[in-house]
Amino acid sequence: MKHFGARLRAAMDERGPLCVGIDPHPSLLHAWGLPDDPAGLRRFSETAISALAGRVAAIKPQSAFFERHGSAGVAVLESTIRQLRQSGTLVILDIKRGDIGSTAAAYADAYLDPASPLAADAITASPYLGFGSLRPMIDTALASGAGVFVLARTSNPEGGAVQRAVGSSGRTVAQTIIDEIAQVNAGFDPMGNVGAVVGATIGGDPTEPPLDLAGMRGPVLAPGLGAQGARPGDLRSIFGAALPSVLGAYSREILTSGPGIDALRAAADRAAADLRHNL
Ligand SMILES: O=C(O)c1cc(=O)[nH]c(=O)n1[C@@H]1O[C@H](COP(=O)(O)O)[C@@H](O)[C@H]1O
Repeated sequence: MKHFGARLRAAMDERGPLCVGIDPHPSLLHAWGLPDDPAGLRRFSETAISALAGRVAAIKPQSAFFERHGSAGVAVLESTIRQLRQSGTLVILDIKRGDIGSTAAAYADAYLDPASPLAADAITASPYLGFGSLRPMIDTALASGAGVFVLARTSNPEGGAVQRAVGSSGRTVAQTIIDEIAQVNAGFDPMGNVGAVVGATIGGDPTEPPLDLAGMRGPVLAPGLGAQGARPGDLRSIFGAALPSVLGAYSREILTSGPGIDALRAAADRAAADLRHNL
């Protein structure tokens, strides 16, 4: 199998730089006329899959919204991942895991080893136990053609207190994460398998330290568009020369146009066109 960076590059070039999140909030289940139970969850996911599989570069199921329904919810997540992968749509499983190395290896087995029923094309990971603690996830990803998106500068207002802090090297914590990613991706062309998560919401704050993404050679997942207030027009000032590697991510803004298949497709097409225009 081709490596993740190459597969994502091809999908972004063909379908546009859009990732749609499947985030089945209780309020969205309600708005779609579905019960907040595993059956409602399954209908929600299958509707999103019917509307979007094969149409967007990547789909990002948010694991917590499935886990909150217990083992039946995890079964829906497993089938969601399987259906999406069978349709040729890249699955970025949003689990934001991070742990001591020996346990990180178990997360790698669960979500990145192709033999696992929950294996995705890529996962989100938290480096705040130290970037090196993610090594087992990165190694499993590299061995199996999968990817890891590492949280660098998150979209939430609380993220800056940790991620803008300046360490002894004189760089912000976010920048050190990006520099670590650059080392893992060295030699990959056009794009390595380890990406950064940088929130689209961080533009517009003159005190925000600029990020140097030039040498990262990896994809940048940019959530925070739509419901959290960021717009594609905000991306240029944040990402500059790294814009061609940015994968814009929307969840609620697109999902609120459901449950109609045509309306979901129209919302995704509009978002993809807007991102193409601005990236
Ligand atoms: O890793 C993520 O996907 C993520 C990182 C981040 O910094 N901010 C962020 O919002 N996310 C996720 O992206 C999705 C955003 O959802 P909406 O705000 O509904 O578009 C949620 O599933 C979040 O968990």
